[in-house]
Amino acid sequence: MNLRVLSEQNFLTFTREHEWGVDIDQTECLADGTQVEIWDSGVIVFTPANPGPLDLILSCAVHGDETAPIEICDELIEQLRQGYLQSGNRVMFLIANPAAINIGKRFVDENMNRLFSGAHSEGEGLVNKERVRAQKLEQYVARFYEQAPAGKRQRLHYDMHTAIRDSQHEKFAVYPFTHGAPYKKHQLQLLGAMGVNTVLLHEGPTTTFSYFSVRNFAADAFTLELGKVRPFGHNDMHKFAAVKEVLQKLICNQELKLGNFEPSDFHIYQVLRSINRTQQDFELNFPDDVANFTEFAVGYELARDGDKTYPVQTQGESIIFPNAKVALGQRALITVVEVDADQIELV
Ligand SMILES: O=C(O)CCC(=O)N[C@@H](CCC(=O)O)C(=O)O
Ligand SMILES: [Zn+2]
Repeated sequence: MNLRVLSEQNFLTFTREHEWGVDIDQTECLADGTQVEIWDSGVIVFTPANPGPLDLILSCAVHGDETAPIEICDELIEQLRQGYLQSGNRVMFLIANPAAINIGKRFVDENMNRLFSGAHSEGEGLVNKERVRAQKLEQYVARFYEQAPAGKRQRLHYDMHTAIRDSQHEKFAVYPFTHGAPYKKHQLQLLGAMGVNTVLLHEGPTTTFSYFSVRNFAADAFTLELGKVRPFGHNDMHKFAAVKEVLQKLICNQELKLGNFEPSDFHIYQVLRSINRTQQDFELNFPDDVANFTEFAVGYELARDGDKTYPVQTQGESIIFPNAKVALGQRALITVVEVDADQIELV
């Protein structure tokens, strides 16, 4: 099949028309010498004639109802394809779950962001299309980083999301488990430049997309929570201006004036507990509209899972990502506590 994406055709539209992937391997050259490769629906790679030092992956729609990051990637992709933006670094855009976009839901059969690092093939194996897609996305990440020019490369992956609930910190990032490697001031400064000055430090391996890139390719990778879940057309895109500006500068290999690192510029949270739902009889003991980062008093019962209860154990313990409707065995809540940036190892 010699399917092609015409230059005047919107790539997100093409991707949604081929929601579970398509057999395509299209390469075009833009006027400035940038090579544009389409490896699949939702997978487009820009390689400038003289690539800078950064191999950048921007992923969105791992959850199909998180539309603001999709709108950001759609705009950047078309700016690049139409020549309004000139890439200076290699960049791959991944629109991860087009089928979930098409039904306006977080996922179709299974939460894709619990399927990476090989989780897609565990248990029953590749039993649904989200698992197959997650495996393919892993292969595209490998192909992108492995095809980089020789020499020392900077690998960066922003997996962009929005949160189901309000947050006391509107934008925040998840710093995946580093297996003891120090955290990086420069990465925190890049996040800060995007308006993301709150960072959660995961304390263990996960099956998320960002952790996959950390663990398998030593990338600087982050889950970015850039706002709240909203339908297409209901995002106030002014709130994402700083995000877009930083991404454009990274794509174009333009200098970012980050200034000096000031620990006090950041709210750093350590993940204390990840509470899973194991029973049908599971409930959270606070209203649905409670915002992320809400703090509860020591002893307050946060959740009940069958006959197991989860009282707050630590002074300052706050909740993140509460979701009582997750599948059995999946994460229903994270609890965190703020730590002083001086308490963590930073390089
Ligand atoms: O708002 C929520 O409950 C979930 C928002 C979201 O999708 N968050 C990611 C975080 C991934 C990570 O921990 O790095 C997720 O739950 O997959
Ligand atoms: Zn998400």
